[in-house]
Amino acid sequence: MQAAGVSVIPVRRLWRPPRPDPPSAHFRDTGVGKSSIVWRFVEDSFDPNINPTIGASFMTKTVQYQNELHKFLIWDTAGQERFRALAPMYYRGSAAAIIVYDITKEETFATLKNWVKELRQHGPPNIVVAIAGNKCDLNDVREVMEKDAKDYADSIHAIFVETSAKNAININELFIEISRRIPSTDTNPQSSSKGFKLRRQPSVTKRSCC
Ligand SMILES: Nc1nc2c(ncn2[C@@H]2O[C@H](COP(=O)(O)OP(=O)(O)OP(=O)(O)O)[C@@H](O)[C@H]2O)c(=O)[nH]1
Repeated sequence: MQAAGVSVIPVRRLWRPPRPDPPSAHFRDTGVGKSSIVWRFVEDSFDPNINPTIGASFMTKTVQYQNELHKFLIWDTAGQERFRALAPMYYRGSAAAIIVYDITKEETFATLKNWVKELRQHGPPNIVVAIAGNKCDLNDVREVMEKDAKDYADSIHAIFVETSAKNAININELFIEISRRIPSTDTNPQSSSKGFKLRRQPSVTKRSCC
C-alpha cells in the first residue's frame, strides 16, 4: 500500500537569535542614545532598559515656536550596521538631521564624521545638520572633549549641543534651535505648521551640561 499526498519537508526555524553585527570601522553608532533623545523630547521620559531600534521608528511632536506651530516628524533610525542601508530612505527629503554620538565613546565621534560626509554627498542640499554629544551626565568617563566636537561642528556650520537624555539636558534646546534654523516654507498665513524629519549659523543657547 502506498501513502498518498504526504511529503516530508525540512522543518525550518522561524526564529533565530540575532547575530551580533560584524565590526565596522565606518558606522558604529548603536547605543549612543538616539531613541532616548527622541523619547525625552516627545514623551519627556527615559527608559534605562530601552531596546535597540529595529529598522526605524516614527514619532511626532508639535511645538510652539514664536507665533508658529512647528510639527516635527521624527524618524528614529537604527544604529546597528545591518540597518545602515535604510538610512537614506529617511534622510532624503528631510529638512534636518540630528547626528548623535556618545561622549564616552571616541569611535562614535568618528562615525559621526562619516554620517556628515554621507549627508553632504547624498542628502538634501539645504539640510540642517545638528550634532548632539549625548550622555553628558557621564562626564567622568568622557572620551570626546566638548571643545573638539564644537570646533568640528563650527567647521561644518552645524548646530552643536551636548545632551543628556537621562537628565533632560539640552534636549528641548536642540529641537528649538532646529526650528529656528529651518526657513518657513508656509506662505499661507491661516496655516502655520511645518514638519521635518530627523536624521547651519549662530550657536545655540543652551544649558550647561555637567
Ligand atoms: N547615562 C546615560 N545613558 C543613556 C543616555 N541616553 C541613552 N542612554 C542609554 O544608552 C543605551 C542606548 O540608548 P538608545 O536610546 O537605545 O540608543 P540608540 O542610539 O537609539 O541605539 P540603537 O537603537 O541601537 O541605534 C540605553 O541603555 C539608554 O538607557 C544618557 O543621556 N545618559
